[in-house]
Amino acid sequence: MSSVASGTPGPTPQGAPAPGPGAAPRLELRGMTVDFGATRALADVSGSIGAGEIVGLLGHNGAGKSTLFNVLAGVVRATGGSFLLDGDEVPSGITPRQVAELGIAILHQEPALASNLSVVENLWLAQPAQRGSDRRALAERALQRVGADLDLDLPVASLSLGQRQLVGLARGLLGRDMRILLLDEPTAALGKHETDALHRLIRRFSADGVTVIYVSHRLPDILSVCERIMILSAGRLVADEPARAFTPQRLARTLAPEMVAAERTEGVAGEVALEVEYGAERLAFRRGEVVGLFGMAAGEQFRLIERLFGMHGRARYTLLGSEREVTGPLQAMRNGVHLVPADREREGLVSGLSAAENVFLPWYGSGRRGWWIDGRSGSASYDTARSALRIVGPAPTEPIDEFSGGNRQKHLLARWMFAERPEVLFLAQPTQGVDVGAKADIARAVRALARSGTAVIVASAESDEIAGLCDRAYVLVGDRATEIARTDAFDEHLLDTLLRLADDATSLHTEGIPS
Ligand SMILES: Nc1ncnc2c1ncn2[C@@H]1O[C@H](COP(=O)(O)OP(=O)(O)OP(=O)(O)O)[C@@H](O)[C@H]1O
Repeated sequence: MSSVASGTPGPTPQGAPAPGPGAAPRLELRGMTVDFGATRALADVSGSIGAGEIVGLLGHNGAGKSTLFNVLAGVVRATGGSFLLDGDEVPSGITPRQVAELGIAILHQEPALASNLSVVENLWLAQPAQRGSDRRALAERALQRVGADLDLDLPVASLSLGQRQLVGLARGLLGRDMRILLLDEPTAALGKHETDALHRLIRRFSADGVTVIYVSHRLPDILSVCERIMILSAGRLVADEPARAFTPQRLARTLAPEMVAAERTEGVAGEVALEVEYGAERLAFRRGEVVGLFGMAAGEQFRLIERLFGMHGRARYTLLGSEREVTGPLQAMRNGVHLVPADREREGLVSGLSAAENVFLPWYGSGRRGWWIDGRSGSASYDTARSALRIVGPAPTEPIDEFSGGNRQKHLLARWMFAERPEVLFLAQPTQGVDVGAKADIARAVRALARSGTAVIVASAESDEIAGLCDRAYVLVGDRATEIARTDAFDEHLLDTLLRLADDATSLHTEGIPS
């Protein structure tokens, strides 16, 4: 078997050639095994994927999906086994740059771009030097292939997340053939429009012969574009079936068989914990309730909770009957108001510190708890949080980096839910980017916290997330808020109201503008 590390395929921007009859699979995994110390992250995974196939790769948090991507991307070296690309074995010490030259591209949720540099500068960042005119022409061609009509000289900081992802993708296409595209939760922070555009692009790549492996916890996304589904569980490949064999329900059950739909006990609303003016409305949140704030992607609901947490200067509200003015997050925390941000990978977790330290970090200097926090009481609350959220992974004293993505996210929830019991807890998209089992774990923990007397407020742009967690909701568009009660058609009712309010807002803005 020949090695392909030195034999980089020639640049053919039209995509990989169609395989001939009897051709080797595009990707073949042979007994792939990865150990991190005592943790076996991948256990003897074998399988093959053809050119142009779109495969959904699913599994619980910690199942091994990122580890598999990291091996294919040259970031992690397998402990055992190997993989072959179009029949050629890829040497185990291959570097990320060599992997890119072989035509394996990876798209992360937030591509690593230099935001102060232009589109073209980012495309050529860390690539071998080329003459000026070629660089622009190749950059333009790569952007065309991903359907991004962008000015090459725009600073990347001015682009939307969807556009930044396309730049990240185009970078993998500069003058070379893409053979495999790995998608790592690409739509977790995208709106519907950008998600649909990305899915169209994936189908086009597939028609050109590019093999796509798609990791997402959004099961409807997976079922709408993938032809085949592979499921990892505790590092083993446990299912490999055509996507048409699954309905969303069957897929959810296969992924988390132990999970009966998270039982959503009714909240028992107590005294009003928080009252706030919103436009002409007064929104009230009671102890024991879980209330949704629903709106557009990156909409008002997120700005409102950030404002109330003191992140945008002064904010006023009534907390447990008394008027308060907060000027910053530390003061909000002292009042017992906590916030879990949506971007849990980037905001707040400190690489290199232990899992337990990450949970207690903001409390060290808060004045509510002091230096003694990591003594006996600290570890007791860590244990409570770990079991309430069903966190799995290494010991609490190990670095947070050694936990899987979903279990890292749970640590950030633990910080704001359990290190101190909040009076008011704001959660931004708390179940985004975690698997169905973890969604149920989070829902259970949120309900338990509400039962203990906290007013929980969930801001989201996903109606099913609100419907899965909340007792009632407010739909926010512009400065208008409409309250929606929980009914059997809660989910649809939320969406209909959002569309109606958004339509009203658009017609208000366009009134008087000549067509
Ligand atoms: N650098 C590391 N050091 C030690 N253990 C690790 C490391 N990276 C991952 N692991 C462990 O390997 C296992 C698989 O993790 P991996 O990140 O591949 O899961 P995943 O399926 O991508 O999960 P998620 O959906 O939560 O991102 C987990 O038990 C995790 O704790």
